[in-house]
Amino acid sequence: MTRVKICGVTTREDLGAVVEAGADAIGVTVDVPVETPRAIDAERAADIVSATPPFVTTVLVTMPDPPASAAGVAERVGADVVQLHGDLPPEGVASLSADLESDVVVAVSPDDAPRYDTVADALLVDSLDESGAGGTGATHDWERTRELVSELASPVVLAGGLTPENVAKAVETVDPFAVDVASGVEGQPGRKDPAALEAFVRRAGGRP
Ligand SMILES: O=C(O)c1ccccc1NCC(=O)[C@H](O)[C@H](O)COP(=O)(O)O
Repeated sequence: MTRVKICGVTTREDLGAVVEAGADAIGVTVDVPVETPRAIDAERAADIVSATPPFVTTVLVTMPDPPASAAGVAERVGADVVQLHGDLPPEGVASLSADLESDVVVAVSPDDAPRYDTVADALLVDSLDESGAGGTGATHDWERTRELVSELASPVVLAGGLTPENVAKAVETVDPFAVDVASGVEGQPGRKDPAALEAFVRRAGGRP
């Protein structure tokens, strides 16, 4: 069964819709040096994390600069998992991973994924921009990501341009450990659409 993470939750109301839809994990985006409607401050993120019910995993999505600042943000937000974006080299991710108490997911492009295998607890293979940020709404070559799933030891999370319309095909093609979506389930920038959430989770699980 492919797990589902819904990223970029900005309000408690959207958290409720995400949980109601049956997602396995929620992401809150804090301390990212890019323009995005999904960025919130650490206090709001901590409030959303604390309101998340048991058995739903919470993920802090961040681009720490300097890298050592990740520990402070992680402590303030209190999420179960830290998802790192940016231009950290593999050894930098490994070092942060050792320092952080939570599990670590690192966001990588398909081309970079092999260099990052096993330096973190999972790889999020995404269509990143030039700064390493996600939320681009762009898909990439799923056949290539399918090869990565077969070749790499790390669990692979598929992200980038997923929507309720394409997620079933994406899961069938890639067979990832999990799928992740941000912009593809929004009704307006930074706000989730309950019907899109429900359809995304259902179709990611192979139901029509
Ligand atoms: O969502 C953002 O705007 C964002 C900005 C900076 C760093 C990471 C960001 N999102 C991380 C995610 O995990 C997204 O869900 C992932 O990149 C997929 O986004 P999308 O293509 O919009 O589904």
